[in-house]
Amino acid sequence: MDAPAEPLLDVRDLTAGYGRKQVLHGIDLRVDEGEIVTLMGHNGAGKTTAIRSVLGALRPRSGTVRVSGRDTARAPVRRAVAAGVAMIPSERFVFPDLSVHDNLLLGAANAPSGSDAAERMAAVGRLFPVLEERARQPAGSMSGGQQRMVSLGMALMARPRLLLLDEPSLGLAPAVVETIFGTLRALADDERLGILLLEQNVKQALQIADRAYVMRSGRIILEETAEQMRLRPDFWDLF
Ligand SMILES: Nc1ncnc2c1ncn2[C@@H]1O[C@H](COP(=O)(O)OP(=O)(O)OP(=O)(O)O)[C@@H](O)[C@H]1O
Repeated sequence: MDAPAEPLLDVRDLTAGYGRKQVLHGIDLRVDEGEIVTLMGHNGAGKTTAIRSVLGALRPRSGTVRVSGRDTARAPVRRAVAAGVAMIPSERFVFPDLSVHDNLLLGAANAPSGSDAAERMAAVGRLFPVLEERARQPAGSMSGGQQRMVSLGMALMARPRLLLLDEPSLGLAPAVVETIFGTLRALADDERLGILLLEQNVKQALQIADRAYVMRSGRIILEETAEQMRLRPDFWDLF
């Protein structure tokens, strides 16, 4: 029998905090290639702290974080980037005075050597045609939803293998959220991208996710398939 494939992201017994405050009390989570996993929980549960630790932006106190087998939590952030991790923060993040095209090119700066920026740009244009149509426009003149597409496009220019997304739907109209979430599902299916999705909009997150974790007070209190979680009669009591 073949050995089971190594998870793309493998977090074990992770504890982390700030100063004397301990936030994560030993969490385990996993994301496989081609999988969308949503990490849910009330405000302050520790979701953002968990993804900071994955990136190497916050040193854990104990436990391990591996991306394709490589320890990223106790290494400079460039180790996570080299392992194919891209993070998209919840705030809109674009260079407003630069054109959409130039924003995307800056995203390519983290691409593995040998990857072709023009080919990647064309792929991002196929995912979000509006970015191609408005390539020469300053990114700051786009709508909030379009700017979120630019941020996502910048991350995709680096050819990531694991995408960490903090609240991608925040402040966006439902139709835009649908477009972005549909694109995420397609990226997972077609490019085998692994996605860890932090999202307050739990209903929508569970529509596209394969699996879900619920966090409470720095602990994972439940792990299920997204479908099992959607069908739970006590779903809203979890939060
Ligand atoms: N830089 C920091 N210094 C001190 N405490 C922090 C810091 N960042 C977060 N915390 C605290 O850690 C706890 C977990 O915060 P975290 O941002 O990880 O939660 P979250 O689940 O992502 O919530 P939200 O959805 O509100 O972002 C909170 O009590 C928060 O006040």
